[in-house]
Amino acid sequence: MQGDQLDLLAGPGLAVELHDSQRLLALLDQWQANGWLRTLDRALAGFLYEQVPDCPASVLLAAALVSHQLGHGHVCLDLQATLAEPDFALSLPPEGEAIEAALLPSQLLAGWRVTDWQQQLVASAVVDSERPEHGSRPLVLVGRRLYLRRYWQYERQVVDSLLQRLGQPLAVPADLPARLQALFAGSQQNPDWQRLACALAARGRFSIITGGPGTGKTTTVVRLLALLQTPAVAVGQPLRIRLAAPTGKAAARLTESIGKQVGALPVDASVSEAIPKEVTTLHRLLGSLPDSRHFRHHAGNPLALDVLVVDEASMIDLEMMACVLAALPPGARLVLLGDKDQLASVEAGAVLGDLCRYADGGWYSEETRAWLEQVSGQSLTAAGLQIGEQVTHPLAQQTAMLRYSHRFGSHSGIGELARAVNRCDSAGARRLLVSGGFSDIHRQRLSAPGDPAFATLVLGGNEGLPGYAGYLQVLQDTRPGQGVSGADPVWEGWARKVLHAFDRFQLLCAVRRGDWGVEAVNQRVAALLQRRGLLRSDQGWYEGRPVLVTRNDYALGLMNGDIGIALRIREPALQPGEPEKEALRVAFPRNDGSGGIRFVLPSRLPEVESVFAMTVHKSQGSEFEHVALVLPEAGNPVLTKELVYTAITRASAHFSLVESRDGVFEQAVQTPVRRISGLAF
Ligand SMILES: Nc1ncnc2c1ncn2[C@@H]1O[C@H](COP(=O)(O)OP(=O)(O)OP(=O)(O)O)[C@@H](O)[C@H]1O
Repeated sequence: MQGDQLDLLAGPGLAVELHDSQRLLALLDQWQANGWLRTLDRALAGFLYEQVPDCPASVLLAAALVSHQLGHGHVCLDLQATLAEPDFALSLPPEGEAIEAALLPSQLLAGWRVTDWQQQLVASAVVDSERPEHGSRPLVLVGRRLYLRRYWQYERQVVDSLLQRLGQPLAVPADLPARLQALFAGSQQNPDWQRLACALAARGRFSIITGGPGTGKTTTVVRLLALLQTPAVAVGQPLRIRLAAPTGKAAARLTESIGKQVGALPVDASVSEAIPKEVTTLHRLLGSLPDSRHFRHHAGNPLALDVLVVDEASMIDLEMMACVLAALPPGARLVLLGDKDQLASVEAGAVLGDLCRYADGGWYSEETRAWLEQVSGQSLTAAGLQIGEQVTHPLAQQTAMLRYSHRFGSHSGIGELARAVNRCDSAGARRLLVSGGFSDIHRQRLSAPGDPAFATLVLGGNEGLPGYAGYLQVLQDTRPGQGVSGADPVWEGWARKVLHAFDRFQLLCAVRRGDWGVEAVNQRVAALLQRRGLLRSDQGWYEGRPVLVTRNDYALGLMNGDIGIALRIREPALQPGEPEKEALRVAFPRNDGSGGIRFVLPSRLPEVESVFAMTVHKSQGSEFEHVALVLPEAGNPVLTKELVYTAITRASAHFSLVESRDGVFEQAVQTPVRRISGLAF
């Protein structure tokens, strides 16, 4: 399109950058320099301009913004939402930091109409809008959603694959009611959602079991595996079952709880022995290839399994979901477990949240409902469910939401607080925090970063709550003696104890920057522990430094999210006769259920950061005895109710809210996350 035509479309009063590509690129340069855009986002617009010099400025802008949105977890750019509230939709300026000199998205896009933007995209040589499956242009426009082609493809693959699986129900044994009754005999719940979830999963190649913390997702899936494996073992053809989770930490947690649950199953040893106890990461399951986003297993080389269970599914991003589905043999079953209300993955896509859109209301068809009542022997009449149809709600027919927390019932402040936050009930949540009615939830008001109350909280001991002094005390008190050889397993035992003690407390921050961001809090805590004589140093590598791995390293077997602690150990001599040496090594749990420890040379570690504080995002899949959520002083686009809910539900025994300004908590709780995608069933 020519410049004069664009002027007509753009209309008077619009920012000149919207119809002058050079000016637009200069503005994108400025946004990049401010840290508002990634190099990648700006480079995409530059690349398209080089390839297609008459590409309209509005299309270049859209390309940079699609890429920017991916960095914020959105699979696509929603043109309408972007124009309705540009700064909010684009989370710009990031973390609320306005820079006066820069033109804001709201100023750039003021007066611009969605139909004009769409029209220019449709006419562009870099966008496919008609039958995109036959095209190869880098951008794809579907209605008002603009995608990078690769993400559009992932979304299509996920939708097509799920619809295919949902369209192929499986036969269930005639005696399913009796089998369910035997497995769920002791239940006091009516309806017992665990039993219903198990029944639904038994009849399909795809199913979802969602629920908050302690609602029994693991319990249910272990019984489901027993249900499926019993007849298979009886005919001498046990099912090949694999268990996986998105991170090593989540896999280690599930390995621990699965082991306990399988042991308590009311089934023959031959069946429980045929249920795996080890949980792997999705990356390991699919077979990561070095320096590649492809996996060893894919549609052409599918996984050798009959049943795949993936836990902590809220952390699965769209690309990973597409890869898992591609590698799954057509006849296999996939069961996703997770809490749909948690924060989504850091990568693009909120797959579980999108797939569970109808989970609260049930939306079962008359047929599904009648079938569930028949096989479970329970009535759903009083369950307050919505009525759906197979055609309009195909996925809902294979989704069950567990609604009763066995760990955090009404006696639990953590449970009540999490539920209030989930309902966006900020006043109710505040009442719970200030009432003093629950001994497991706490609130700490701080006047300034140097407030002594913060030091007390961090060190621990406040009302008997764990803090960081605990693991450092264990480090000192249980250190192996001078004479212990480097080959002695006592060093591993010591590291295990220190790591275990570190898991008792974790500070979680909502943001990275500012006085209450991860970076500053990490430095302040290290300095505090050093001043109190608990650490020898707070700079570089020092004994007691806890670190978080921020990038997968397959050679070392370390995954993004793994936590290790630097310890001074004695190393076995390399050659017989040589003296043993003391060395600083970072101890990591092996995450394979063995309880083993891996000691790594600090200089060999990939990207790591101190982890006295971590972002709530990074804490997903982990659990700590005492969690303290530190809120920043000002409202911020990343503060959402999902973030607060995720932080609260990381706590197994105590939760503390740390705040320095009124209203920030309330604002967060009243702001549900919106992730843009086209994944809808
Ligand atoms: N039907 C039940 N009756 C009694 N106790 C139960 C029942 N279901 C689960 N529990 C107990 O509740 C606790 C939590 O169960 P489980 O670990 O299965 O939940 P989850 O949803 O997987 O939890 P998480 O939040 O850790 O993912 C366990 O101690 C389990 O034994």
